[in-house]
Amino acid sequence: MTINVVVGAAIIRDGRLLAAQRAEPAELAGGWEFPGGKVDPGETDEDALVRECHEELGVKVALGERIGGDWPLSLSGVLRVWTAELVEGEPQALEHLALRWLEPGQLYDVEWLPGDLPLVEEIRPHLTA
Ligand SMILES: Nc1nc2c([nH]c(=O)n2[C@H]2C[C@H](O)[C@@H](COP(=O)(O)OP(=O)(O)OP(=O)(O)O)O2)c(=O)[nH]1
Repeated sequence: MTINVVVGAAIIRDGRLLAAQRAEPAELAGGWEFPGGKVDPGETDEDALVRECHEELGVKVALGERIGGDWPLSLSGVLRVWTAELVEGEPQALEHLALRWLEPGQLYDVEWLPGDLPLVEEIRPHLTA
């Protein structure tokens, strides 16, 4: 069975985490996630994540450390997440419904996609680091 790898960026600035609200597909629309997407054949995870952040947000990011290992997504997918910082540009919701910068006390103010929820607590220490 092919494992679909989805990469996500926990973009942090000034102690806040960027959350992005999905626009599609219908069953996921409205849910909040880490910007990112599927890794293309022949592409490294890191290259895919930098590419997706540019496509989705119009920014250049520098990746930091990986958060945990493979986080299970429904059926045959895994989510791999890295911390990231903005190097160039201001994030725009080019493919999302909305963007929000969440302070530590607001981390659960958005409805995260189910697969992302366990990651939120792992990211918290990085907001104050
Ligand atoms: N980008 C992203 N996708 C996530 C997260 N959590 C989660 O369950 N997913 C799911 C939603 C989608 O089913 C899948 C990612 O697909 P995607 O549509 O973002 O990928 P993509 O940009 O490469 O799009 P496409 O080529 O398939 O149209 O992973 C997350 O935090 N970030």
